[in-house]
Amino acid sequence: MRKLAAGNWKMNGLAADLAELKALAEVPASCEVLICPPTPLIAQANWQMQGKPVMIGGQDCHANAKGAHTGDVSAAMLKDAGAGHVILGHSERRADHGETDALVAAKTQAAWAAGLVAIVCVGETEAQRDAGQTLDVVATQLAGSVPDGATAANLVIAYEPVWAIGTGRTPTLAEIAEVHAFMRARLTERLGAEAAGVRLLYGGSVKPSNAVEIFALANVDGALVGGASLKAADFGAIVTALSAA
Ligand SMILES: O=C[C@H](O)COP(=O)(O)O
Repeated sequence: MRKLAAGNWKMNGLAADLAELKALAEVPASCEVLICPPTPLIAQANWQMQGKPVMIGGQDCHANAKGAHTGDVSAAMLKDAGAGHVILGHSERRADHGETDALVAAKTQAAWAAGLVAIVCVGETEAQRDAGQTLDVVATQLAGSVPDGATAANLVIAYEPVWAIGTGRTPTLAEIAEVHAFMRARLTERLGAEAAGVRLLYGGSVKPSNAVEIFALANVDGALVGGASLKAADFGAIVTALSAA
């Protein structure tokens, strides 16, 4: 499988910041590189990256194809603007917008119907990890957020411990490896051999300084990067680490 370095700009970036994309396009990469900017920048980013080895994606979509949903964006609109992927069920959306596993599953179906690859996020809070519930939480989120019809081509899973996002803290390498092996096993129970090709990304305070050791782990097929994706120098170093893994 081709590994994936995905950058999530979250609610950061204006048109002037797309210069970082141009710098990123100069980084030699043997993996796939994806940037998910804020929705208003998707079309411009896609236009700037035409013919360049950087894919563009969205950060969310509505579960419905169209209709009276003021302020929302459909999967088809993302596709129309040039996105090929969409992040769904990020913990910030689960927390800020009350997104449930069922809603994330519905959004995933909407993404697939529009021809987008869904990057479905799962991960435990710090309290859940302290209570020894990490694998149960991940299992529940995986089962509930991924609808039937998943394939290696239309699904990517991102394991993002909530307490590691933007904090500079990460699980131990053994803890990351344990969760990723668990996710692979759960997906295999459901999808059979197809699960071997589903990319499993780690996310949460990935930086150039820790990327090499994280990417060396079994069942880590890339990263979903927040803060460090905002600067081409940092994200480029992460892409380089993944390309060498
Ligand atoms: O989607 C990205 C994650 O939330 C990770 O964010 P971070 O790299 O800033 O910790």
